[in-house]
Amino acid sequence: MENSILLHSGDQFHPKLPIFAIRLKKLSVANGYSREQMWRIKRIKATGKSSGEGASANDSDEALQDTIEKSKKVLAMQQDLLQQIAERRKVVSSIKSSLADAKDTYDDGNRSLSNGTLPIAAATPSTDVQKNTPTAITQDFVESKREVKRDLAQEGQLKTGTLKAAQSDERAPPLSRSSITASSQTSSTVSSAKRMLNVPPETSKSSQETPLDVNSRKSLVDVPGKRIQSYAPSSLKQSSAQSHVEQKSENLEGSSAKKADTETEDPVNVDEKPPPLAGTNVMNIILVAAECAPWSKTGGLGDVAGALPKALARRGHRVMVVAPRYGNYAEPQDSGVRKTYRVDGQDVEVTYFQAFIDGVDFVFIDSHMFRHTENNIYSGNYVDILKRMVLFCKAAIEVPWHVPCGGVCYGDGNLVFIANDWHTALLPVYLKAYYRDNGMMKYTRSVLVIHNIAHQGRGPLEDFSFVDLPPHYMDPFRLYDPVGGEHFNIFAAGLKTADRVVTVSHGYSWELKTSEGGWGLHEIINENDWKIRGIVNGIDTQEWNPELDVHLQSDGYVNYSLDTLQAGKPQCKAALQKELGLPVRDDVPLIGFIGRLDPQKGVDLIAEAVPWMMGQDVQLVMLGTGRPDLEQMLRQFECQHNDKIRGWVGFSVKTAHRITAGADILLMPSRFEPCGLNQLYAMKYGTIPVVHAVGGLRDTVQPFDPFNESGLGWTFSRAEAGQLIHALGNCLLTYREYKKSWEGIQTRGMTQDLSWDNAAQNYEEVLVAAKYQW
Ligand SMILES: Nc1ncnc2c1ncn2[C@@H]1O[C@H](COP(=O)(O)OP(=O)(O)O[C@H]2O[C@H](CO)[C@@H](O)[C@H](O)[C@H]2O)[C@@H](O)[C@H]1O
Repeated sequence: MENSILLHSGDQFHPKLPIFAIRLKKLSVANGYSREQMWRIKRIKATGKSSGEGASANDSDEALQDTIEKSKKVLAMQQDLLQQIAERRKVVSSIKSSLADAKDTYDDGNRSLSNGTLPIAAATPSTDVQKNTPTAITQDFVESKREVKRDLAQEGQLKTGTLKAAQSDERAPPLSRSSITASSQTSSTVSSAKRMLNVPPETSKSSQETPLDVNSRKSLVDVPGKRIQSYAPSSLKQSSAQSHVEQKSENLEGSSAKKADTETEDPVNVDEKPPPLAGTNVMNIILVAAECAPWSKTGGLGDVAGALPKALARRGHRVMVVAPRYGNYAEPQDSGVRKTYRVDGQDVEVTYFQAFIDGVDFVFIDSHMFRHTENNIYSGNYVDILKRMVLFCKAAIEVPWHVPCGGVCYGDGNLVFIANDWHTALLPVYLKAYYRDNGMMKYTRSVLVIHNIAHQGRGPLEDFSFVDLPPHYMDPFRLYDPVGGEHFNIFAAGLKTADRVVTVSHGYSWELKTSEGGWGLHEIINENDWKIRGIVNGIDTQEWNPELDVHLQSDGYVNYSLDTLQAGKPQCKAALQKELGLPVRDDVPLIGFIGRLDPQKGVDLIAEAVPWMMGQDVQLVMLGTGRPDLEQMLRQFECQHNDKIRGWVGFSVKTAHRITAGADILLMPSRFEPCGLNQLYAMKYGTIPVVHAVGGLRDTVQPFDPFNESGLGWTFSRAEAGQLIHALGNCLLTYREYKKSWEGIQTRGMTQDLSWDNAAQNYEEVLVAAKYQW
């Protein structure tokens, strides 16, 4: 009794008993007893009495019995848990060794994965198993799949002899463009992999599927639903399973748990790679865009679609890009999968081509509707483009079901689509109307990115018939504005329906809410403000890097870095002057412009400033395509000022790179600019931007401050020729008179981290927010 009072007074231990108390605590934790239970046991053992005042000997026996029973149960639970851990480790080992076998099989030239090398149980762990699977094991499984995918790709690369260095780690720097290869999968591989994964058999080529035919689709979906859970469980489940295990593990702290750990230690885990940067946020991500560089590009959208996914993959996500196949691209191979979708009352067949490059699955949708439009991917009128995009969005949304990448379909669990601009704004609507409204793709989310709100997919209300949706879906498309009156608007519907919306800079996300910047959609933007976020684009630092630039390796151009800037850049400038037929002079400032010839880009402001410029000792080169009158204007400038101006009408990636390297100054007087990539490229090449401080230009070009020697270029606040002239005048003065300041601006620009890695992290936050949104 005395001991009891001394020791147990609301955790106030007697000062003489701390060691005993600590030992008691350790023992209790190790055995899964509460400290109080332990104390009771010890005391009963010592005194033969229970602590309950006035309790009988029988009571104490019962209490002891009770406690012993409980402890037995706890021990049994521990055993059970240890058993489970051991079994799951075995499963993981067996998956890994099976995958290694599978790889060997491939290396031997036998392309079949269906010979039982990958146990079905391992490839498709049941939902029950999954429920209790610790995250690490699930993670292992995902990693294993990645390894297979990588192996397949590498194998393809080795076979085609184009692999320069095996990509041993997905988080390693991406391979150079020259290492682009296809993941070659024969249709037999595809079908065997599907069998392996319980993927429903291909519907026959003649089968006609329309996404509206929900009943017929249902049977198809039920199976993928299970399959999805098998290899990409929703992380909600994952986290609850995780916490369940963690809770149990707490009881295992101490020696027994440690023993269990060593007993069940799996040798394959010893040299495990560090976890992905994305950690537990790892997701399946499918970016869907109407263009994707380097295969198709008319502007910045193509650049983003080609680069952002690689950065997301570097963070550990499984990432796919889906784009139309406008031409016969070299790398992607026919996956053998064929589907039919209904467009404007016609059944249109699509085929899926794929390649695995720099850690990303690229899937190209082939159809007669896209073919041979390579040179003008937005050819035809708005209805023609709309029909193509209806087909594209319908087909893209089912890619995760039908197209095995590296032998394994993505499935629709833990999946987020990233749609881009109006062309793919139908995707969030289809995801909801065809699937989620019907209980399918429950864990799939969509994020819509606004690259340019000025293009919206507007038409008369009757155009609703083209998008093939139930009548009650008319409302999200209906928009009234003073310019268009009541009309059909695809971007409007996408913005309302997407789970989250991203735009490409903070400045632009603010401008979109104004009547000037929202182009009629500002009210919708304001209403959906809670789900909109501005994320500044990054740049592809492999593609746009003066040290690596493949377009600077001939014709007198040279690669250069910050260290070799003072020699390399003048050499590129001389090469550019020579190539353009301009006087080769180092002392004359060479001003560049690259962009779509569109009122957006402020070409008219340059035109107004040309007479002033021609009074200066400068050279001007403008590269662009677009509105015919603006193209004509460029030609005219060149004719009028042949010794100083070159107007290059056309789309030439090589010339864009060379101008970026050879010019001293880049003009971007855009009237609005959601982000702008050329100013970012320019800064990376030591070329100083002079920009209208709007949207992303304001976010990325801090004005030069001569007093503090800070800043990255020159800005002007209103889109007026006078302001452009003023800013350009100061820039020229610094170029001529203040070389040190000029070099300082160049250095600051070149040493910025403009990579996609920061942006990818921000995108990840948006994707996670979408994932947990119901
Ligand atoms: N004639 C030509 N020849 C060769 N290359 C040419 C070219 N004309 C343009 N380009 C290239 O196309 C890209 C243009 O990208 P921008 O971001 O500057 O503009 P764009 O308005 O198309 O993109 C929209 O989407 C992007 C991406 O989000 C936003 O940055 C931007 O603000 C928004 O308007 C650059 O890579 C540029 O070099």
